Amino acid sequence: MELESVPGVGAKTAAALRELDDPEAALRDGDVASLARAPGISEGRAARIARGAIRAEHDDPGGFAATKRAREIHEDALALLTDRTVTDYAAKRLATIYPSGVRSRIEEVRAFAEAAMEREPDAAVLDALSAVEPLAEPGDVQVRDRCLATRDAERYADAQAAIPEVSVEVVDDARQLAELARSYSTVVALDEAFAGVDIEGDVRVEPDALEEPASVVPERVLTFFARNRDRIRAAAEVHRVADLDAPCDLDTLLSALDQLDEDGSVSGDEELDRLATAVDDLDAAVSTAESVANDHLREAIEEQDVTIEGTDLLSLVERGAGVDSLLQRELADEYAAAVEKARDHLVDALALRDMEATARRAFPDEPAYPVEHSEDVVARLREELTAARDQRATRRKRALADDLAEMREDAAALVDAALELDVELAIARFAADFDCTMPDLTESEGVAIEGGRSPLLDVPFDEVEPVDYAVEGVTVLSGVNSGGKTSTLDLVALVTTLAHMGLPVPAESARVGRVSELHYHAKTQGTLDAGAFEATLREFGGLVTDVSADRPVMVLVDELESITEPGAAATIIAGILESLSEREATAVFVSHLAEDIRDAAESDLAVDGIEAEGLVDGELRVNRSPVKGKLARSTPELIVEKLADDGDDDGFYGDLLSKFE
Ligand SMILES: Nc1ncnc2c1ncn2[C@@H]1O[C@H](COP(=O)(O)OP(=O)(O)OP(=O)(O)O)[C@@H](O)[C@H]1O
Repeated sequence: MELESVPGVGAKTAAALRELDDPEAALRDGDVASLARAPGISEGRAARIARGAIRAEHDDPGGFAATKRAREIHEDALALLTDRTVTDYAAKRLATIYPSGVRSRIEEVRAFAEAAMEREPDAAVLDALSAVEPLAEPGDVQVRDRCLATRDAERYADAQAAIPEVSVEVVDDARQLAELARSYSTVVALDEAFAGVDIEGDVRVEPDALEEPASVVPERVLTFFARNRDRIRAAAEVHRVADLDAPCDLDTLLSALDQLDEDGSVSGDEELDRLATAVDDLDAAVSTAESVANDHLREAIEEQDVTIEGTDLLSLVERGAGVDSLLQRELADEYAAAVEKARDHLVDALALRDMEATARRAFPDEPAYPVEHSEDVVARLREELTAARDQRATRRKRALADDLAEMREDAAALVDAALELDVELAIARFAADFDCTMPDLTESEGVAIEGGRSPLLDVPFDEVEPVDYAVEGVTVLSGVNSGGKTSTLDLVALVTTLAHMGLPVPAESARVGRVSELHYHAKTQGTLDAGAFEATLREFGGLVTDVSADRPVMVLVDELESITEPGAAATIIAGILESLSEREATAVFVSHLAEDIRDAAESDLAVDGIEAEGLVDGELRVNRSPVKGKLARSTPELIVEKLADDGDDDGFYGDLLSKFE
């Protein structure tokens, strides 16, 4: 599929989509999550692009919902589904399901919806879904303890592009390379020419490093997983509670994730923790070790009677010797013991192992009071510990990154499957909540609904009375005030729209003839002025002329008479209905002027009626299912009849009633 051939995809969007691994597959599958991973493409936009791609694939000219009210019904239908999603993703993904007049597209969604309806919406699964989100790309990672080095200007540019996370340095010779090794824990030389050069520090010669960026910056994989850790864990939980087949071994994936900290560092490695703590605690441990030694020495001196012969004292004074010499002479053993205590403390406090020898040298043998550490040795110890810590961290990072890199695709598949489950569960819940069935989608015209209950009514769903209604060709729907004429049109429109989306419909059973367009005109509020009236007539004129056998339409119109005066309205409606009938369209026109329309028509027009079964306590008792071929009596007629029946007049109401006949 040519990316630019998709409606709504220009050169810029196509370039963004090309950043994806397989943009064609994402478009083909309507995979909003993958499309939204392209830079600068939001989920809403991804859904629009996916819809465009689906239309292109099915050669769908679009335009099914041909009027404002038809589009509102589609939006309402969609809202019934998106209200039942847990994730934002699933709501966006459902937005790729649109009413289409093309059978192949409808069949595609029907297959998906039929499988979805088999799903059991379980509270634990819905709960687990709440933390699932599409995987995110982490922001830029900067790694400062490593650098790449090359002698070649062209490689320098390649390296910057391939591994932007680290700095790239140009070096002329081994000496400059050695200088870099003093500033960075690890230097990766990209030129073969440096092979065999002996330089102190962690200097590697890896001419293939640019092909395997993860070996230089394992952080790339680690930050990806760290950023997405909770989402992947949640997706794994969804698989567990929903008993879904996972694309990889979940325990292996989860235990690898457990070794990862939120910031992408490796956790749970005792040796690394030991070294990191030693670096952090070094200064404090040195100072405590000094105190330990000095306390010991002070106590020892305090308890000691130092006897010094006069000649010795003189000789010391003459030489200008200080108390150190005295210590050396008289308290050598105590000093040695104090220093030993300091050394032991340092080694123990920092849990040192292979650096013990260096640590011990931090307190010199030469006696001095107070005991003081050697700055140089402590600095060296710090360097050694830091290098050991960084090397250990890098080794662990590489090992974990290697493990995780292999699971990256599986993790993405795991999250996608969990999100897809949310889409399926929304359909399953919609079907269950509104007692839906899959409609028959036929090539013959008309609609036949049995036990249809519209979830769009203003009464709670369990109070909605089921409606049976079948229409073939064109018909006028008459009925008492508030009998449910508009609601019946809404039900027909909703069932037709859902059926063309490939979704189940809220009815015991339904047959829907495939159409290319749904024209639903809601009741206009009040009479139109001449200009608006002309525009409405033109709209119907255009519609009537456009209808053809290869572009079948369904037309639903609510009280068109409200646009003009009753006499003219009946004539106009009759004319439109006759033209639609000649063109084999399916149409239902709700009207209070059914009788006048029938009189104005030159051919026989079908009239159905929503009848009142009578007045009970002043309230109409209505049979919500239109009766075929029956012009319903109006509400005023029913009231006059009731008054005539009461018989407390001089025959006035009886006379009035006879005028209705
Ligand atoms: N199938 C149904 N089950 C339960 N209540 C319904 C049903 N159909 C309609 N109603 C109730 O009747 C009310 C009036 O319905 P609706 O507006 O469809 O009647 P109408 O015949 O179009 O009225 P009007 O003649 O005033 O245009 C609805 O708001 C709803 O409360």
